[in-house]
Amino acid sequence: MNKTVEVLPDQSALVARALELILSKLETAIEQRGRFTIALSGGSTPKPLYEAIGNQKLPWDKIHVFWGDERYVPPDHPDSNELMTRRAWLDRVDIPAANIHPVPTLEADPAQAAAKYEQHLKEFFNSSGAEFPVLDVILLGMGDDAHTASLFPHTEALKVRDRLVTVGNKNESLRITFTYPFINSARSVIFLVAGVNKRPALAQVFAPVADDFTYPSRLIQPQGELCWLLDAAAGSELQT
Ligand SMILES: O=C(O)[C@H](O)[C@@H](O)[C@H](O)[C@H](O)COP(=O)(O)O
Repeated sequence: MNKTVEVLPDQSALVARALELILSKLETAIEQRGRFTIALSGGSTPKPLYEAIGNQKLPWDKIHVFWGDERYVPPDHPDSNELMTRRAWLDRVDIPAANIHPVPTLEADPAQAAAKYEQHLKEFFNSSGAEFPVLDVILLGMGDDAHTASLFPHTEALKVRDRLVTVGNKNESLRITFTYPFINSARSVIFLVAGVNKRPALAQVFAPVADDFTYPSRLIQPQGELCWLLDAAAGSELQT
């Protein structure tokens, strides 16, 4: 694993750096493999990044967008990560509809939805065996409880290691989430973390010893690149 930590002066610098990093990986992926695959996170931090990506002139037909987690609500629900992303970015560019791979959230049973998304990922990446598909970039946020994607502290989702996608839960609200081993199969994982409220969780995630199930972002140890992008409010005093 190649781990880097960058502390940027403020949120706009954080977004600019994240954009630069993603565009560089996009260019390399398209040069080397003819396409770029990215899984997005929800929450508030990445929204200005999605707006910035939507302002770019890119080969949209070569770009495929997935979500690393989703709230288990209809795609027109105000809490939907897909809705936030479409409004901030996808509805503003001519990306083919077939290149947008939303999490199914209208199944009666969330476990069926997780299995359906997993099957879609396997078919898209043409991976049937034990090997996990490899996305070019998985973008993650981190909650102030050190959760990431929808892998919340002390939940069953943290124990799932043999699947790509599972059901997560934040208290009673159900989620669909990539599992941490699937996240760890990505070529690059980029964390975007901003705000002073994230400091205590970051200190635990970066501590030499702490409980992974209490601080789930510690489980993200990809074989490829791990890039932590922090604003100064979150990361200026972090011992890395
Ligand atoms: O669906 C979600 O909410 C996200 O995927 C979640 O993991 C988010 O990244 C963190 O909660 C940080 O959220 P903020 O960026 O709003 O702090």
